[in-house]
Amino acid sequence: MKIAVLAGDGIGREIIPQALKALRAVEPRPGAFEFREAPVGGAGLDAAGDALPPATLELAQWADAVLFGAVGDPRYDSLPPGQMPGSAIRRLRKGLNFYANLRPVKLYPELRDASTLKPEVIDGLDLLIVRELSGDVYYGTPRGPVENARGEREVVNTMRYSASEIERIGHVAFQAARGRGRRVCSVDKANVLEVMKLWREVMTEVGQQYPDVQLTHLYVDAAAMNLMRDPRQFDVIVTSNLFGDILSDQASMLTGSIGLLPSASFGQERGALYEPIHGSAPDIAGQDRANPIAAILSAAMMLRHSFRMAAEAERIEAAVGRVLASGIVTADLGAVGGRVVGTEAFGDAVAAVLRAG
Ligand SMILES: NC(=O)c1ccc[n+]([C@@H]2O[C@H](COP(=O)([O-])OP(=O)(O)OC[C@H]3O[C@@H](n4cnc5c(N)ncnc54)[C@H](O)[C@@H]3O)[C@@H](O)[C@H]2O)c1
Ligand SMILES: CC(C)[C@H](C(=O)O)[C@@H](O)C(=O)O
Ligand SMILES: [Mg+2]
Repeated sequence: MKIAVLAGDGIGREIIPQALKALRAVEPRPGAFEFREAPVGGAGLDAAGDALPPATLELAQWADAVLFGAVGDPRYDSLPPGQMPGSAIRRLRKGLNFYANLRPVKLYPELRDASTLKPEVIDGLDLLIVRELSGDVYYGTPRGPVENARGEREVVNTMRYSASEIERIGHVAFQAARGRGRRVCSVDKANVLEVMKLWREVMTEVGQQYPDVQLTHLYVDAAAMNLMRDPRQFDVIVTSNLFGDILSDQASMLTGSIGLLPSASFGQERGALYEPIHGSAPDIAGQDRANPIAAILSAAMMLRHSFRMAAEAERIEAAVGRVLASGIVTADLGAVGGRVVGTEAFGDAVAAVLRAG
């Protein structure tokens, strides 16, 4: 099982070692996991003058699965977006042809008091955001500065989707719904944007191929409101690249912290990428304060989806719950009370539960 480990920048370098500890604790036999590391993001710029050095992309292509931390480094904030550390993840997803991103939003019962919502509206929360990952304003052309008749600065980005791009992410969502609650809510902005009108049309067509799955539609503004009002109405949310980015950060707070949500990205070809939804958190980087749960759960998703190790994945997910149940939390979850520990200590606690059986 070949695993490319791209820890990246900031807290990426603190949380990924905790995920590796959990993986080593469930490794079926020594050497079953072959980990290889490479720099990415600001670390890539430092090492090779490129946020995504060619050797890092090659390593990711070699691997069966990529475990990714986070990229983003304030030292490089003055670079154009296409060269910033954060560009690495955009280029990596494209380089690997990954168009689907699953972001499960599940509440650990132990964290019901950490949610921004009242326990009675979030108990049992379990939804899945299926985010399209290869289109939209992230990649649409034309992009960049354009002529302006008055000599002002003017810049464009292009929201762009083809029917086939919408169709394939639609199938991912409907198939995922079949393994869950058989409900898909497609989130768009079809009342304003032509691209999103196409999105709704194609989702409706795909939905007709899944008569056993209920399809509803919401505009993104109303979806954001409903996530705050009554999140348990959702089973699978399928949405575009930009809306999925925003809604998933918002949804993370329903579970208590952005430090909790993992994700899996894949396409039609082999390989997959697993990463927390959060970034490099420069405000807390290097302080042993980051929550490693999103990274640890991303490793669990990797075992389940890339290596058919569902039992081990469940063990990791349960071990996180056991540690939380014992009253150990990281600083971002301090609202639930309990003993606040650092990133390392939390990772050690999860590994200890796993090794104990
Ligand atoms: N996939 C990625 O690599 C990724 C994702 C998002 C942002 N970024 C990049 O990260 C940098 C910082 O961006 P940002 O501040 O907008 O978003 P961020 O997700 O890094 O941080 C937002 C807030 O959440 C907190 N936070 C994030 N993860 C946490 C964790 N595991 N535990 C505890 N607290 C956590 C941070 O301290 C911060 O206050 C930027 O360069 C951005 O481009 C990268
Ligand atoms: C860093 C950035 C490019 C990335 C995105 O917008 O996709 C991040 O916010 C995410 O959610 O994975
Ligand atoms: Mg994001």
